[in-house]
Amino acid sequence: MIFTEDQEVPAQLPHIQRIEVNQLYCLRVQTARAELLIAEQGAQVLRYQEHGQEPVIWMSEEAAFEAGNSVRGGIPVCWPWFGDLMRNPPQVQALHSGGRLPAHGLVRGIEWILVENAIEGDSVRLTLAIPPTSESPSLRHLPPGLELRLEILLDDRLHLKLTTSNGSEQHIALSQALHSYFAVSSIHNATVEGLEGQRYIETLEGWAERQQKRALVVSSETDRIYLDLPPQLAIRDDGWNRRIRIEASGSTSAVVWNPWASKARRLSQFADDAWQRMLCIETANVMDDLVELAPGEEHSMGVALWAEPLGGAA
Ligand SMILES: O=P(O)(O)OC[C@H]1O[C@@H](O)[C@H](O)[C@@H](O)[C@@H]1O
Repeated sequence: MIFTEDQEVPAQLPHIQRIEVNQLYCLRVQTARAELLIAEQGAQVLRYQEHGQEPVIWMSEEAAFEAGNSVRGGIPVCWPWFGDLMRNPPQVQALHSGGRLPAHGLVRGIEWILVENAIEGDSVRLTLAIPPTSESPSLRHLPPGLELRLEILLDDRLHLKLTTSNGSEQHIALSQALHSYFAVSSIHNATVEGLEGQRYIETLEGWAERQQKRALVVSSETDRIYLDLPPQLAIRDDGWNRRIRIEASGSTSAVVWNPWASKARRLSQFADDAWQRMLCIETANVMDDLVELAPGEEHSMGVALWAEPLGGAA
């Protein structure tokens, strides 16, 4: 059962409540361990925080929570292309002959439909899906029968699984990302582990290919696409004495982004100094890690997120 905002929620956990945050309807999940907030617009996770701990996911202090606009922070879903469509492989571009072509695809600013909610012991499962492509003005240029759903499972971790089903009659190529904004005590205290030795595309220097030598310390504007990655990445945060674990499936690429000081001033819903408190590591299917689906096929890309105190194995 989902409680509404004007109903009193029972003391017993877990429970789910549907609330309004400015212009957006959101699902607020409370378990004995954590709180999770998801906007129905974009199926965007807005908050994930264990009680008594710092948030795992960052949300902008200037977030607007407006209908039609992606919220700055949380975990926006980028689909069926990531970033600028014209920077995507030709197969991905080929699918999009008409309509608006906004950065990061078509589903961040539309209403998704809640198709499943279940409390199973201490954990909660929610599934949201995009409306049928033929019924949504923003999606009507996509092949009819193409479906997308996001399954969200909250137990002692947060698990997201983004599944594309090709119920259309044509071959599909797409790129996508779970554009996770992580909260850090200070960007100056954060190190990204797991990228060592991997190749990446440096989008800020003519999209040149480079190789990461050691663990990444972000010390200037950073906008990179890492390729051929192992499933496990982590953010080591010495200020908050924790490591955020990021475990991907169905993905071997990730985008690492921090706008730093100068670009921060040009971003919407973003305080001038907010770059110091966030770091995006976006579980992705981009560049040659794109998704190709024949009619009837489906693909899932997932990520599990959790934080651990430092001191465990790196
Ligand atoms: O402002 P948006 O559309 O949410 O995009 C934010 C950033 O998203 C990142 O994923 C991109 O790599 C950046 O280039 C981009 O600036």
